[in-house]
Amino acid sequence: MSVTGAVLLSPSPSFFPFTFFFPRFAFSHRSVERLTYTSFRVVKLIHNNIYCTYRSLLTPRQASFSAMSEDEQRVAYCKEHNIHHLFELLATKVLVERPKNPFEYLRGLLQSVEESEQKKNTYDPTQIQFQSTKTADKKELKKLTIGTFGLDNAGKSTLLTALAGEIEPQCTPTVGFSPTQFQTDEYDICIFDLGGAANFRGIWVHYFHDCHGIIYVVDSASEEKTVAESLKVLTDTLQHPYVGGKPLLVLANKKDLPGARKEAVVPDGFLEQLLLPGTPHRVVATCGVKEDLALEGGVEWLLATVGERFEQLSKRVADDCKRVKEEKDRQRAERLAALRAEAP
Ligand SMILES: Nc1nc2c(ncn2[C@@H]2O[C@H](COP(=O)(O)OP(=O)(O)OP(=O)(O)O)[C@@H](O)[C@H]2O)c(=O)[nH]1
Ligand SMILES: [Mg+2]
Repeated sequence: MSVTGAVLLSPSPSFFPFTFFFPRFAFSHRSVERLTYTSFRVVKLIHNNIYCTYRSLLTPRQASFSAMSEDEQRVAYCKEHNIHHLFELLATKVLVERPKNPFEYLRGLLQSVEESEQKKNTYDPTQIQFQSTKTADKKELKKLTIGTFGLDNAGKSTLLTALAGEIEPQCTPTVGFSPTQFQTDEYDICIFDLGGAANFRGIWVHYFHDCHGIIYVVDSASEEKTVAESLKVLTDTLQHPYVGGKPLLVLANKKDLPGARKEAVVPDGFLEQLLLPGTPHRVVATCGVKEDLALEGGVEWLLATVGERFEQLSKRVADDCKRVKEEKDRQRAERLAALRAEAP
């Protein structure tokens, strides 16, 4: 049985009596309405997975179930395999951890279920080995988020693959948002890679409040008008209230190309005019298609700078996240009120 594989391939389980099996999670239409789109899709993902697990396990056991109706078979299977417990565990993990990408996170958890099953040759959903953000000595890692911004084709994704030690000169343009996660002894670091094409720049604002530090990538070998556009977008980014004052690393990329302006792509005094007094900042010339110590040095500087101010930045991130959530809740309440007012 492939639990995780089934997630993507699962047919619509519309007949599955969800509320019957999971009375504590009985979703009426009204409560589903209240769920955010994401959490609704997470619930569907778990739901589909359980459904497929049920289907794939049911087939070889058909003989012993054959005297039962289909509904009775489902109930028997779910009772025997503690499916409600699996659902509860997954849902609790998602609610407690609030992962940035719930789908990827759930796939990881479900993979753990599958591995646990392979090891013991028996399916036991109560034995999930959760991914832990603690190191071996149980020290809690501090969560730290860095946002990477810059125009399309600047080399953001290439630089991030180079940082991960896998130079990838054939990166395709990023559509929307792609997170990269890694850990040090002290930090659990998430780097957001956001698409820089004009039609994606509008989503950047939805990530600013989460960031402890900012990376901005400029193609230092591009033509004059692209550099001017990049500096204009950098100006707008730095003036956003959720960005101002946060440590900033500007990467003047593509230094390997002839005519690259390197650090000079950012004119002298340009950042100092824009940044709030005391904002830590640095401009580093980098290359994403060859090994580059300057790139590592720049990112190490940013992480160390964020690390020195971690408490203060974390408080700010937490406050800003709370503010964003309150604003979203307020807008949702307004939309619901408007819908109710329109209802006959
Ligand atoms: N010569 C050279 N090419 C680079 C360098 N970094 C990136 N590139 C190339 O630039 C192109 C765009 O790189 P990406 O990393 O996809 O750019 P991006 O900023 O992520 O673009 P979007 O995802 O569209 O925002 C690719 O063809 C890369 O191979 C570099 O340092 N030198
Ligand atoms: Mg990209």
